[in-house]
Amino acid sequence: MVSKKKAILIVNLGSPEQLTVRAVRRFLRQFLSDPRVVNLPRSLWWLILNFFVLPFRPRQSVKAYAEVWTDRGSPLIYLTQDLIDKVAGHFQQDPHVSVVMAMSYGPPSLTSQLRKLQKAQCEQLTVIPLYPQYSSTTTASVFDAVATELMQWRYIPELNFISDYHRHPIYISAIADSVQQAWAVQGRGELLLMSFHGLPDLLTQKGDPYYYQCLNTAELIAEQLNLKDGQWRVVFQSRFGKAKWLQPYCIETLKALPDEGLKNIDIICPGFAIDCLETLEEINMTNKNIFLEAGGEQYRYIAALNDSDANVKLMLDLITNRGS
Ligand SMILES: C=CC1=C(C)c2cc3[nH]c(cc4nc(cc5[nH]c(cc1n2)c(C)c5CCC(=O)O)C(CCC(=O)O)=C4C)c(C)c3C=C
Ligand SMILES: [Fe+2]
Ligand SMILES: [Fe+2]
Repeated sequence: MVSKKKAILIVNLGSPEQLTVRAVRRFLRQFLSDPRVVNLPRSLWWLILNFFVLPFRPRQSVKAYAEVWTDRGSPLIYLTQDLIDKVAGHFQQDPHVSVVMAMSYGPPSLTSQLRKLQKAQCEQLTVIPLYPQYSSTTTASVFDAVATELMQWRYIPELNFISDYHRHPIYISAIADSVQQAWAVQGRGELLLMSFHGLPDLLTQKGDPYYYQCLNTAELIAEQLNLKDGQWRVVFQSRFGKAKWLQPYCIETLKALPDEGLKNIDIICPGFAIDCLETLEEINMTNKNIFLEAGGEQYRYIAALNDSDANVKLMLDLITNRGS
């Protein structure tokens, strides 16, 4: 029997193409114009975006990107590529399987990558958004882009869409192991802070399960690490705009911890499969300084899973078993 032509499309958020204000503006325009990301009425948001956000934010963001940019470009892109190369390595002997990277915003776009797969006559497509916790702002926007493209195809391949893997045993163990390894090498703080990307509060009320999935992930990690109450906490970072977002806010917690006597902490970001601006700059630079200025003494960021063997194993399980 001849096996089907399979493609695995691993999707991340994306980054600006270059380290320039122009490129950051182009990226933010595409990202923040997605109605899944900002839910305000379109005409109102168009005015805010074009008159209050895009004239200013890119200048501020480019400085943050400059802190993490390397010869290989944006960490989010090259670290995602490194993971994909390793996953692809496991299918090297199989000419029927291709593993491809795509970004929701910026290159390589979902549309261009899907068109390549269409040309290659792909018969089975697995889409893995690199978001362990489902959110309408991220996972659903990947789905929208895939569906919009497939609507134009005459032949629709068999489709697997991984909606989330927030309590997948390999994912939970991988994070817990990474914490244990970090503790073994650099010592252990008094508190493990688990920071997830924030979200407007209203989305949870409207049925977005992200908040509950974050809490669930955090509880499972704490359980695997045998942490007692008081030894771990969940916070939400990267608030954007003035609306109420998920709480407690990461920054407010970091400012308060030293006064509570917690001056030596470890911090992980389990919602980020790949290190990026939000972990490398916001968490490991800006927020670290906020904690130290508030009287904190030790602050250790524990890296995302990136292209670790454990993350490759997780991807392979999502591909073969569709998670659990
Ligand atoms: C309305 C604003 C935003 C929502 C909602 C949002 C949700 C959300 N984002 C991620 C993951 C990432 N976000 C990243 C950057 C980033 N996020 C926002 C805004 C919202 N995010 C902005 C404006 C930016 C750009 C940078 C900046 O100007 O601050 C990134 C990093 C991108 C990179 O290039 O490294 C990631 C990853 C999740 C998981 C999420 C909802 C759960
Ligand atoms: Fe974001
Ligand atoms: Fe940020």
